[in-house]
Amino acid sequence: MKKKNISVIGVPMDLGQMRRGVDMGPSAIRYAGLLERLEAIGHTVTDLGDIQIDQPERVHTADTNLRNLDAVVKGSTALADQVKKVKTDGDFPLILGGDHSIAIGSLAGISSNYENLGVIWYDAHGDLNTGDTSPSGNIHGMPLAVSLGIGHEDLVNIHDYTPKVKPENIVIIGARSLDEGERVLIKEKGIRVYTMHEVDRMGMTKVMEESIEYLKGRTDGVHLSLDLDGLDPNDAPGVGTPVIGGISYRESHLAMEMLAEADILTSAEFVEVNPILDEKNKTATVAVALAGSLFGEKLL
Ligand SMILES: NC(=[NH2+])NCCC[C@H](N)C(=O)O
Ligand SMILES: [Mn+2]
Ligand SMILES: [Mn+2]
Repeated sequence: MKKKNISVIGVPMDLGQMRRGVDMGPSAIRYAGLLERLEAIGHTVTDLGDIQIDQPERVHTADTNLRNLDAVVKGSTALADQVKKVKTDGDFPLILGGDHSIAIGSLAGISSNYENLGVIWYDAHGDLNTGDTSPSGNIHGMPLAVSLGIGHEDLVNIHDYTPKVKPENIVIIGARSLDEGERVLIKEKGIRVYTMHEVDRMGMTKVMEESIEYLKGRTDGVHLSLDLDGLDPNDAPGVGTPVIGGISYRESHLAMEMLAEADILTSAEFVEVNPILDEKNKTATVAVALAGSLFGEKLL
C-alpha cells in the first residue's frame, strides 16, 4: 500500500446515546498505541488532538425527540470543519469516536471532495433511523440516514448541503439488528447490505471481494465507518449496544487486510469504543490491531 499522511482526529462525543464513557474512546485508542502502530508501518502520522464537545444537561430540545440535538449539531459541525481541512491538505483523515453520531460530521467534511463517495458501514446496526422511526431518540442510530439527506434538517444541512452520500454507493456489512423503519428504507433505497447471514453463508472473503469490486466500479473515494459493535461482543465487549452473533476478530482482520490490498480507502473512522464497559482496554486494543491491518501491516 502507498505510504500515507494520516491525520488523527479524536471526537469525545457521547451525546448520541445514553451510556456514559464512550467519550473516552479516543484516549483509550491512543493509549492502546495507535500512532506508534501506524508509524511502524511507515506512514506519517499527525495527531490533531480532540474536537471540543459540549457537555450540556441531558434534555430534549423543545420541538424534537432527538436527544441532545443542538450539541450534536455543534460537535458535528466542528468535526466537519476539521475533516475538511485535512482533506484540503490532501491527507487521510482517521477519526476516533465517540459514539456513531460523529459519522454525520465526518461525512459532511469529506463528501464535498467527491462526486461519488463510497461508504462501507461495518456495524451490527443500520443506523438508518429518523426521529420518526427511532425507538430510542438516540442520534447514534441515525447517522447513515442523515448522510442520505433523511432526518432532522439541522443534521442533514451541516456544511450547507445534502445529501452527503447516494444510497447506491453504500455497503453495510455485519448487520444483525435492524428496526422496522430501517428495513423499509433499505428496501426503498436499494441499499446493499451483507447481513450476518451473508457473512456466514458466503464467507468474509467473498463479501469483501464483492464489496470492493462494487465500490471500485462506481465511486471516486471510499470512507470506512467501523462501529466496533459490528464485531462479536466476545471480541469487542466495550461497546454500548452489543448484539450477539457478530463478525469475528479474524474475519475483521481479513476484511481490513483486503481493504489494504485494494487500497481504495480515502478516510476511516473507528467508533463506539466505551472504555468503561470494556475489559482491560480490549476493545480499543482490537481497534488498533484492525487499524494496523487496514493500513497495510504484515507479519512477513
Ligand atoms: N451506532 C450504534 N451503536 N447504533 C445503535 C442503534 C440502536 C437502535 N437501532 C436505535 O436507533 O437506537
Ligand atoms: Mn452499531
Ligand atoms: Mn453504528
